Amino acid sequence: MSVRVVARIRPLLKHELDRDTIVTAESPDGENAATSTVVRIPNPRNDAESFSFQFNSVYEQDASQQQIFDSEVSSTVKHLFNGFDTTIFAYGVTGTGKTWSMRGGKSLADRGIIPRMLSAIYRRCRKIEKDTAGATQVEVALSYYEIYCDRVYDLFEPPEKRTPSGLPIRDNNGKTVVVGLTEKPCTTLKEFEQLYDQANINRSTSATKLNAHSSRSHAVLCVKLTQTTETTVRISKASAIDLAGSEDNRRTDNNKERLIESASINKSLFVLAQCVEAISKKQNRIPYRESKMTRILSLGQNNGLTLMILNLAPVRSYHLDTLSSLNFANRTKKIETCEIENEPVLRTAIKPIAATASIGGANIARQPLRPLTAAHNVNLQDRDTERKPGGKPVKAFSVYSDSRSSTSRVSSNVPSQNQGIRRIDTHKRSAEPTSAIGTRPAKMRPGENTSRFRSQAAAEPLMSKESIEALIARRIDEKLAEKALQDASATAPALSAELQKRLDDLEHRIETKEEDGKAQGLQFLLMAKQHQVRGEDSSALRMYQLALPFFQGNEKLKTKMRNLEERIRAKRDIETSASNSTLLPGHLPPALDRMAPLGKEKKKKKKHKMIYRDDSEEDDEFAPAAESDHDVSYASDSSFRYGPKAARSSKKVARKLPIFRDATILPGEQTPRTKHLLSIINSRDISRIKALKGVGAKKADAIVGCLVEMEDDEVRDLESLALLKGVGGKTVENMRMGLADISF
Ligand SMILES: Nc1ncnc2c1ncn2[C@@H]1O[C@H](COP(=O)(O)OP(=O)(O)OP(=O)(O)O)[C@@H](O)[C@H]1O
Repeated sequence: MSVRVVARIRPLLKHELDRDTIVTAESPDGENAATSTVVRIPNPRNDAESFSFQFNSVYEQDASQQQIFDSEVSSTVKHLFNGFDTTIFAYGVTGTGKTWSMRGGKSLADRGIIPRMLSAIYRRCRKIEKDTAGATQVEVALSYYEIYCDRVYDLFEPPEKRTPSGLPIRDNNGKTVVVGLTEKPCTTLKEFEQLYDQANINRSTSATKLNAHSSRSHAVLCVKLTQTTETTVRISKASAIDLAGSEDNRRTDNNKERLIESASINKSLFVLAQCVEAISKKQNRIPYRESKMTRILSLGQNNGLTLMILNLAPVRSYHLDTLSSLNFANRTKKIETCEIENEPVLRTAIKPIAATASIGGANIARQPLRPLTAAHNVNLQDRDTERKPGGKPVKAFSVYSDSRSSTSRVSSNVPSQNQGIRRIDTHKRSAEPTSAIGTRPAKMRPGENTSRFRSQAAAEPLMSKESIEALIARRIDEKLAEKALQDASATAPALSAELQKRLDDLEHRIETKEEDGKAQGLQFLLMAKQHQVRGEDSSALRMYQLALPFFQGNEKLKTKMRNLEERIRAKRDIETSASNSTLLPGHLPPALDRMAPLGKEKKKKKKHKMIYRDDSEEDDEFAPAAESDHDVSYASDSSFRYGPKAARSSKKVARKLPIFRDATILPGEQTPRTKHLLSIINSRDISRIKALKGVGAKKADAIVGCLVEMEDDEVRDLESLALLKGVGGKTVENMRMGLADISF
């Protein structure tokens, strides 16, 4: 089953009442239908055209909290009680209503998904206990934490108790765990409300220009449900995640502290987008490890149901951000998850029910998002036929080290301290190589060993010294097998020894500098280098930009960025000049080409037209270009392509750089005329650019197109100006000459 994606368009806020609403909900056939499933938004370059994105549901501005809960969430509560894990996360730009959707307001009507979900859970608990006359007991336990500046803090602890470096997270037998997290049993809704309200006071929020109560962290609430009958125990878990919103810092006017938070938020969302893209492209390496949020979220998307609430602001000022979010959501909706319930485990007679209170917790084994082909409950027949001759199942891809001991994983929600509990037959993942260790016993977790030993000792008091030694030997074998598989599944591209060493050194510096503020910056540097190694220059540049605030005044970094910019620009120039030679006059510039074939269609039909996106469409074909500063869809260089593929592979033509120099001016300095010309260009004002000598409407449009693709970067000199698409040295000279009449 795929991730369910529903979009929610928030109402206009007080200060937006006079603003232009550009995001609308529609039914797929354009007619009035009970439920909308399409979001329509104009093309930012041409209002007459529009893009449409199809999701599972779309909620209009007037949708109430009750409506969202009833239609989207209440069924997941039912599934939770049937043993399915559920993950609900809110995604969107800052100020689009994520916290409103998840937490909501104080009044009954305004309560968001989380309090309503807890209310439904407690209601069902009571019903089950009543229906079974107390034979089934249901316990609820909560953990709640935030990921702030890539550090994990327990929200059930007051801020003064925090250690600056936060709680460590560890890969533990194939699962990511937050070490030292509080898990609070919580028996009533009232108790929940108190805990939740108190914890939310501990959450990091601040006023920004775009949101007076902006969440500066990702908040993860885990609700663990333990259903105990006389003979079985079943654990399932609901994760409700309020992600921090991406921010365009050109619009926030953030101060340094907010900027650093913002950089961290944007980075993690960027990594999330990369993960989603890598999954949807079935890539070998899913970069979960590049941010704590993605490491943790990967475990939240496990064996169960995943619901993404895409929050959207309806107004034009969010235009590019909204497109970016829509693109991300469009990719996310294609991700398949495993819909498998957690099996009940048998209780032995030796322990009372109360012993199950400490079962599971944050240490429940998780499995990251993956395509359906890697799911173990899908096409069971095919699975056998797909097996390799050696008996190993075919793996669609291996997940980069986060799930390093997937081989040893058994039923997902096996209690971590299963005193008195013995597992009954569980599903076995098709992705689990079974040949080496298929028959070995269930894996123990730290903390579990002793308890298991203890319970086994209690159950089998006559266990001999030999059998204990055999057990230990078997454990060692398991570990070695695990390690061997882990090594074999490493899929990172081969790097030169020297480069690898440099990356390792950087990683080491990040780990050891966790305490000082530069760790975050170093992480950006590391990611930049990793992107560069993979040839993803645009993503690398983006990471260097994020690192810059941490290394103010670092000339080496600036030079590096400049060089990279040059390289990107040169690459683009080669591509565009190659593509120019293949494009017919009248065709759209490459960026527009990429944005929507709709543009071309329209020219022929001269008719307002919608594009409906469905799963059969390729992203690259229809996705509008990513343009905003924090655009998470810069997930890979393929989404940052500057021309048709064919053109890219054509022979590279080195373009000769024109040299412009005023005789009276020192190298590096600029005349007032040059400055004036560059200021006109950088204004991106098409009418001013068109008014320059030798620049017609088409050229001006192409120039603005290039500038938009440069995001917040500017044309800094005449050489760079001459390198823009369709410009050249002669045009620059004309432009300058045209300004000669103006006295400077
Ligand atoms: N459906 C809605 N109905 C009424 N008010 C809403 C709705 N959605 C959002 N709002 C209001 O919009 C503002 C921003 O919402 P909210 O704080 O939830 O955004 P956010 O996406 O969580 O932002 P951030 O990422 O900065 O935390 C708040 O004042 C909130 O009350």
